[in-house]
Amino acid sequence: MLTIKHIKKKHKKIQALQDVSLQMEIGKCYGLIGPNGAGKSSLLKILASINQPDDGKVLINNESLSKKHKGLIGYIPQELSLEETVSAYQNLLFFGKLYGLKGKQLKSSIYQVLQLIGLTERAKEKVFTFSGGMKRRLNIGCALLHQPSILIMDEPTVGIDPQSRQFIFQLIHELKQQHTLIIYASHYMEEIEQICDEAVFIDHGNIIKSATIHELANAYASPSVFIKGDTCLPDHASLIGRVTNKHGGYIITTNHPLSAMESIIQHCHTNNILPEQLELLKPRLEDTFFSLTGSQLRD
Ligand SMILES: Nc1ncnc2c1ncn2[C@@H]1O[C@H](COP(=O)(O)OP(=O)(O)OP(=O)(O)O)[C@@H](O)[C@H]1O
Repeated sequence: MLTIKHIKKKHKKIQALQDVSLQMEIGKCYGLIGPNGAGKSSLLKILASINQPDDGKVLINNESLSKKHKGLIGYIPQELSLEETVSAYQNLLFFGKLYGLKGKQLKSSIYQVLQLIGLTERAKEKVFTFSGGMKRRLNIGCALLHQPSILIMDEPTVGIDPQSRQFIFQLIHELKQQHTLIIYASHYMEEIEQICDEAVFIDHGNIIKSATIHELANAYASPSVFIKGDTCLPDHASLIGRVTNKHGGYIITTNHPLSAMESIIQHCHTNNILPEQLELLKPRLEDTFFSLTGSQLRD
């Protein structure tokens, strides 16, 4: 169990974290989501003991976070922290030693991690020859050598190809099954929806809301109907729900999506109109954030 109690952090004049409290359980993946500058990295660096809070504390299984917990935590920073002029193997060797591994144990960890990140065949090649996705995977591998039970990932999919992204998602799935607690910062809502158990919304240095993805989407967002095509929208659409223009069509947000759909179909039947697209949209995390903050993610 990881407990964060009343953490505050100021960078020069900027209050990056106002008063953050949170509780996280082993074996779950928590999505820390918020716009640029919300305070995500500031919080993660404190959890990884890279920075110290000005106030408040972090507890691991009810004990204050200290050097003793170093071996429990793996941290993957937002920026790649690799030496590109040497091989993947040498990078892993360096990080393994930093985590206190040596001898046979170090070598066997490196081989296991190379397999896990799909880079066994490229282990001896210099990192500057790698694609962005391969570098990201290696960056992740460096934090897994000591088999941490808490893994902190700061926007690990920025600028990578779809295959590497899927690879990372699969890796997270496997780590969760091994009871690793994962804290995954992102400003991509759909990633959080796909891989996390719980979402933690952060903005202006405060946690706005934390709950399971399902709870959040259902409690704060309404389902909607998307319709695209000329004259598909009945005149009385605004009586059915809130109408907004999006993606070249209309979104009708309503608590009665099936009735809205019926009404649109009836209108199309009567007027012999075939919509280009007619779709029921489930409540999304994006809508929840909007509903809680009154704004989209600033990006
Ligand atoms: N070392 C620093 N010196 C000065 N200000 C900082 C420093 N680190 C962060 N900040 C400021 O603190 C605030 C929170 O930044 P932080 O990096 O934690 O946000 P973030 O949510 O991770 O953003 P991003 O998604 O852009 O990485 C921002 O206003 C940022 O400019």
